[in-house]
Amino acid sequence: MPLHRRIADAVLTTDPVQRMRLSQAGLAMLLMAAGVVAMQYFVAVGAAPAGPVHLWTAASLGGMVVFFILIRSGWSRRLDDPSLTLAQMMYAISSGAAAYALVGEGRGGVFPIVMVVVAFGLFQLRPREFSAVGLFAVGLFGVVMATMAHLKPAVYPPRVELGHFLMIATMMPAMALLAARFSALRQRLRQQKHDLSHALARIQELATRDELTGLVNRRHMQTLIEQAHRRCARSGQSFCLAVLDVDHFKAVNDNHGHATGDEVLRSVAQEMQTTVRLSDTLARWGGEEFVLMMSDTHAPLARGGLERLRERVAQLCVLVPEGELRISVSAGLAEHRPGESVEDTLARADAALLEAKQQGRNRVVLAP
Ligand SMILES: Nc1nc2c(ncn2[C@@H]2O[C@H](COP(=O)(O)OP(=O)(O)OP(=O)(O)O)[C@@H](O)[C@H]2O)c(=O)[nH]1
Repeated sequence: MPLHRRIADAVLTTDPVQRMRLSQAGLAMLLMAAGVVAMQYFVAVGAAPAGPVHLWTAASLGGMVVFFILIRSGWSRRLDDPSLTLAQMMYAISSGAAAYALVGEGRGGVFPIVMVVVAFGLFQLRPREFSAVGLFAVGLFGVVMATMAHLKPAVYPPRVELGHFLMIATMMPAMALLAARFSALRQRLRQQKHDLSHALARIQELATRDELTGLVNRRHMQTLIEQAHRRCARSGQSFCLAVLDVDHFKAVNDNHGHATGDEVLRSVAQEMQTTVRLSDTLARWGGEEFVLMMSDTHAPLARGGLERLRERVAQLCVLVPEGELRISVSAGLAEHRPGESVEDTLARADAALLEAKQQGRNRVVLAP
């Protein structure tokens, strides 16, 4: 990893949310540093007193560093606003108001900086919080302007200060209006994101699940078998595939109707799903046919599991309007051979299923 990336990770962490908060605090620190440069300029040209400006510099920059540390250490996580946006804005506005009182004739430069500070809140604060910041700024600057006009009327003429105050007092509500619009936009985006992820989950569900039984569908099962095939080819582990078919299912449909047939399929699927191991995958392959993939196992063990499955289905009583219905399944099992294609393993399992049907159904036959 390049050095600058490693430094950025060390300073800003690798947690994306924390990183965003710290980047913003870093940006605020840079903005404050730009303000410090401007203040030093006014000291150099004799417009501001050196001593108080040094104090102001230490307090302003130091404050921003403290905010950065509070976020970086994770301390701010316990607060409602872990990014400390509101607190940072209030602090920066207070620092701007102090600068306004210090720089005399250069005070016009404070306004654009305050506006940038306020712009930080446009993207994060709720309208009510933003209005609070606006009110705070108008109130604080009002007090500073009135005090300076009173203390140093030659540098801060009252009529000019009144103009400045009116300017800031009209700009803040305008910014608050913008903040409300941004907030509504953010809310809409959040809702859209929520709806989209909901729709995506639903699409995922539709694409991978069988609607009737809730089992993995054929398409997704093919992908899963291919993945298992590749994994086993690498690791040398073995896996088995079984094809299961409900016996005389046509008779269920014919005697009790399609709806009962569907109910039988659902019950059989549910029973089998609760019986198979967590590491096994059961899919509805189509119609009344199911495929079971048993990973990391050999034929004798798989056969035992499959026999258990068959017995559980044979014990199942499906309630139908006419009474109780007994169901059975036949299964063909094949262990995947190294170098064999998945299709060939499935074909062998299919042939074993045919054998099970021919032998009288309700049994498991292992492919040779
Ligand atoms: N209710 C219902 N029936 C289905 C569904 N899919 C397929 N079938 C029916 O399942 C029956 C399958 O019949 P067959 O293939 O003849 O097999 P079987 O009657 O089970 O006989 P064996 O497999 O030989 O024991 C057909 O009647 C299909 O119409 C489904 O989703 N719901």
